Amino acid sequence: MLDVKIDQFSYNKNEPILENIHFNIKPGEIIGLIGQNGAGKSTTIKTILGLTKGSEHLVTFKQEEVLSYIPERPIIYEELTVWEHIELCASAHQLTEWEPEANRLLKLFRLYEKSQSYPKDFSKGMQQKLMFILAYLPSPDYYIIDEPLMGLDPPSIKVILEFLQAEKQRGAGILMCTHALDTAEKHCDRLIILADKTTIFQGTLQELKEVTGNADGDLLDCFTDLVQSKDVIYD
Ligand SMILES: Nc1ncnc2c1ncn2[C@@H]1O[C@H](COP(=O)(O)OP(=O)(O)OP(=O)(O)O)[C@@H](O)[C@H]1O
Repeated sequence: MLDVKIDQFSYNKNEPILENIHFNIKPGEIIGLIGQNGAGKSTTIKTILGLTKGSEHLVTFKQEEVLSYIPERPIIYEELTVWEHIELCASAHQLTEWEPEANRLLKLFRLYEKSQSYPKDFSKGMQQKLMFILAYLPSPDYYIIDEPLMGLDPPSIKVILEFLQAEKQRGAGILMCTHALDTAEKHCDRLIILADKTTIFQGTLQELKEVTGNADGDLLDCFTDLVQSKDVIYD
């Protein structure tokens, strides 16, 4: 289990951004981290990755466990081809026998014919799919994903969601921050809602319906009601 405890973080001393956040990610579950613009989703992810300076936090998982991060904006080396990106990733993780899996994923994401091309010239969606391949290669125990579906065409969204479900079945724990509430509703086992610098809800959609008295509502209805009931002001 990956345990996240953020006591406090602020970019500028006088303006706290995150306070008293505590949640965990268990193997074999997909968690949706949701919240309105500026709620602190990306900052929470950065803190998990140890990229926020001066934050008071504790992130624990087993030493041998591997965590893969997929950023919202793909990170591409201009001078490397798709295949060279994959080779670099395999070498960094000291992987053996990685080529069949790399080829399987290239085919799955329709990038196989492009493996000798330079991804700097790809569309954002194609670059994002390369990020997924690189994240997958070391068989991570956890995925931390910032807006996984942004910029993807509908068939690619389907492929990525099937991929995430397969990884969940393999036993990976997945945290994804997303504004796609219909997708979160269908695919996330648990939801964490951020507002007012902290987590205002953690649990299943069913539990959220109960908390908000929205038996027939969808996630959007529940989310809106919850955020309004906490007197959180919309931007
Ligand atoms: N580098 C930074 N320096 C100062 N403030 C920042 C910085 N990055 C984010 N913030 C502030 O921190 C708060 C949380 O931002 P964050 O990007 O984590 O929100 P988010 O929930 O991911 O938003 P969105 O849904 O718009 O992506 C916002 O008030 C934002 O202005």
